[in-house]
Amino acid sequence: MNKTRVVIHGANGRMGKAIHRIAADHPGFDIVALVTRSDPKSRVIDQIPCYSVREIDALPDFDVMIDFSLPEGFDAALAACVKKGRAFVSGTTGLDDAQRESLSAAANHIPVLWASNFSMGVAVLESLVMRAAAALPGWNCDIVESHHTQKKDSPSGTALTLGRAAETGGADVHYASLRAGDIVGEHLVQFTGMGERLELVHRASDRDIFARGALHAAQWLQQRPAGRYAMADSLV
Ligand SMILES: NC(=O)C1=CN([C@@H]2O[C@H](COP(=O)(O)OP(=O)(O)OC[C@H]3O[C@@H](n4cnc5c(N)ncnc54)[C@H](OP(=O)(O)O)[C@@H]3O)[C@@H](O)[C@H]2O)C=CC1
Ligand SMILES: O=C(O)C1=N[C@H](C(=O)O)C[C@H](O)C1
Repeated sequence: MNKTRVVIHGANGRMGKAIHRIAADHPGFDIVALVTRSDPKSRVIDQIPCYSVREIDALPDFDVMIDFSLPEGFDAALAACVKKGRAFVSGTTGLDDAQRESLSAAANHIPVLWASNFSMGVAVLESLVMRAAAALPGWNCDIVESHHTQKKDSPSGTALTLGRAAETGGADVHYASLRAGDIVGEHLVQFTGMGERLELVHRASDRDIFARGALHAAQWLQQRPAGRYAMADSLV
């Protein structure tokens, strides 16, 4: 079996490090480069060459770039994949409208899979939320998301995705965000009627689930034609 040649963009971050650790132990992946924001402290880590974003045009050839950075790093990562004609997987949240549109534009040229949450549970939760919203017209819908204190964007990308699912089902959605300790990621979608309440909750206790999901998506995506894909497409 050919290995999937992966570039990790945002390699110094919590998610970048988790992806690096898991892919390095997996026979199906060959990490060909690590990309960081600032000049790398070392030019080679675990025998993998390191590049700063300024050097992104000099990357060795790869099959898929996996991006978990911040909105300010996202554009350069996507542009590099379009330029090289290579697949792009991204979990970066907090993107603005123009960045979301650039994902769709890029999908005319390369396979693109962006997901606000790479866990299997949230992929299932999204469809449950849509069904519940459609089945409970007139009920209040509130989404409460809780994350670690280092998280920059709010509401979380997942909360916004679940909110869109609820709106598709006909609900008006309100959001609340909590930042506390080292919470990996929790999402409560609460439907409240008169005298009763339905709560749908997902709790992530280990960010390796996101890293494994992103690696699964990368392997799946490299064999696909240009287009815009969702996590759910890779799970069927
Ligand atoms: N979709 C999903 O399943 C998940 C999504 N996320 C999202 O992924 C992103 C990263 O999360 P996390 O790893 O926790 O965050 P971290 O802050 O730990 O890591 C972000 C990394 O991005 C790098 N970065 C920042 N700006 C740039 C830039 N301009 N160019 C290149 N790299 C840059 C930083 O580099 P440096 O270290 O040099 O500053 C940092 O290492 C967030 O948007 C988060 O919301 C997180 C978990 C799961
Ligand atoms: O920043 C995080 O940590 C997470 N971000 C994603 C989001 O914004 O939804 C996914 C997960 O909840 C962890």
